[in-house]
Amino acid sequence: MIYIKSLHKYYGNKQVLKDINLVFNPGEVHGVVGENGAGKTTLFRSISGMENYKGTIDYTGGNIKNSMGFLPTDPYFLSKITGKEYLQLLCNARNIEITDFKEKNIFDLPLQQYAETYSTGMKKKLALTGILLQKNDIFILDEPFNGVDIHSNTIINQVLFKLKELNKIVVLSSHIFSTLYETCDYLHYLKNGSIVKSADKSEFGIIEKEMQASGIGIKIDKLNL
Ligand SMILES: Nc1ncnc2c1ncn2[C@@H]1O[C@H](COP(=O)(O)OP(=O)(O)OP(=O)(O)O)[C@@H](O)[C@H]1O
Repeated sequence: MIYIKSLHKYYGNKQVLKDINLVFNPGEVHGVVGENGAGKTTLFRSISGMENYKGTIDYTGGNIKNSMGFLPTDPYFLSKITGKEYLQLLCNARNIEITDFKEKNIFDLPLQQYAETYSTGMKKKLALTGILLQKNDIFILDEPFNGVDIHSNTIINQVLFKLKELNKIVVLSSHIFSTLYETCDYLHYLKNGSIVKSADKSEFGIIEKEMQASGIGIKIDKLNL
């Protein structure tokens, strides 16, 4: 279980996260939604231990870093490292032995190719494969569907269902509401750094309407098209 209590995050004088309180249980898939700049990535980086913050993030399963797989929006790879070497590196970090990477290559990636030469979607799929092979208990996925082709989107959906079945904690962000409806048990609407609404599946429509009602029509009118 992950407990986030009174989480505040500042970049200089600018407050980016304001009094975030959330609980993530095993077997739950949580979606975090919000406009660009709402603070989703900052929240994920804070949970992943990549940012300092005020407040507490507790994990009942021990050191959170040893159980977590974090998928960044734009995964970065060292130069001159092949896809296979990258996966090997991640497995080594968790003492996981894999003899045949071909059968683990669910996205059919060119594993002998340098990872830095992969396309955006391929990079995302490689990074996701890596954290899956690590057998983590927690998956923090920043826009896992973004930039990924339709077939792979379907695979990711199936992976998420499997992770839920395996009692993992999954937290993800997406701007595509239809995928969130399908995969998430709970949604949290982050607006200007605050959670303004948390909902279970029965109330996802309310969050979608609230987001749509955030004045976009008025802004477009101001363009005088
Ligand atoms: N390293 C940084 N230094 C200063 N400000 C930052 C830094 N990283 C993020 N911010 C600011 O924090 C706010 C939240 O950014 P964040 O990337 O968390 O938003 P987001 O919800 O993930 O957006 P998006 O949907 O575009 O990915 C933004 O105003 C952003 O400019």
